[in-house]
Amino acid sequence: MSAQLISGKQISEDIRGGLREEVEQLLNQGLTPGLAVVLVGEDPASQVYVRNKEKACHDLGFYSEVHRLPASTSQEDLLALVDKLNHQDSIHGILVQLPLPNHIHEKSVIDAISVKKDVDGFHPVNVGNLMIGDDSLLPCTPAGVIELIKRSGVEISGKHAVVIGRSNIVGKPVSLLLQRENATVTMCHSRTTNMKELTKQADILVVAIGRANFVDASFVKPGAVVIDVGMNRLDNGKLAGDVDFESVKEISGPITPVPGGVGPMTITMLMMNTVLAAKRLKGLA
Ligand SMILES: Nc1nc(=O)c2c([nH]1)NC[C@@H]1CN(c3ccc(C(=O)N[C@@H](CCC(=O)O)C(=O)O)cc3)C=[N+]21
Repeated sequence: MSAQLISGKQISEDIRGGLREEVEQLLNQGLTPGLAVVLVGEDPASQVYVRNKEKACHDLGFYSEVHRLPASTSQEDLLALVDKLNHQDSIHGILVQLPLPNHIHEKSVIDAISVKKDVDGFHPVNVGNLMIGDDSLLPCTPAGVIELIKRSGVEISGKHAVVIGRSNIVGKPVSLLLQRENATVTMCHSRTTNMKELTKQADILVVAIGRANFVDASFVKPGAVVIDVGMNRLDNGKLAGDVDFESVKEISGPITPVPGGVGPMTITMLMMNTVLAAKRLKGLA
């Protein structure tokens, strides 16, 4: 038996089709959504993601700026650029690609991004708003995970969701969003002692631990939905998720692949956030 594949690529295309129409209407109203991406240094993985973001902006008719700065850029210069983008009317979303070089204090940079232009949803005010269930710009990967589950036809309400990983960018926010959707949520992490006992109870299993092929079939309840947030670059250059897809798909319910699962959805949610931020900044939403 083989499980239903949840295609992030296909779902992304569907959502982007709708977004394209919305952007066309905004263009007619004189509003061009604008996204600025800032990349410090030459991390090859980051370069791939930044290129994918640039392409998505182009496809949707956004205005986009990519600022590629040398790894030696000072924190002061980076903060000056963020400040300039905060005040630039053509820019509605600002994304500073993480991780930053060690000599730059990440939190100082995130804190400096205008809350209204924080399309990553990483600013503490947006994080706090997510926590208390207020309207905010949602972090892209967690928002994409929820969208993938919903669009695969799975009801979240009342289900037991187990999240592996507790990072600020995925594990914690995705847990909050699942809870907001009325799931009962269990969080596991590297120090959890009885992990399989917990994951085998999951109706929905979200894996974001950052270890290639960490979850095999022995972690999974038959029929469970499995969402793989892992992006591990192997020595052979291939991209591997945190889930051993070949073994797990024999027992799971709907499951996301890597690549072609959560990754494209992250970029789609970034595009959605940029449209939302642009509308809000112009008083249209
Ligand atoms: N401030 C910030 N915001 C981010 O959202 C952010 C970041 N920093 N730093 C790095 C991570 C990683 N990330 C990805 C986005 C898309 C794909 C993606 O499109 N993946 C494709 C394939 C990519 C490939 O082949 O390498 C896929 O999974 O199908 C992957 C990873 C965003 N991140």
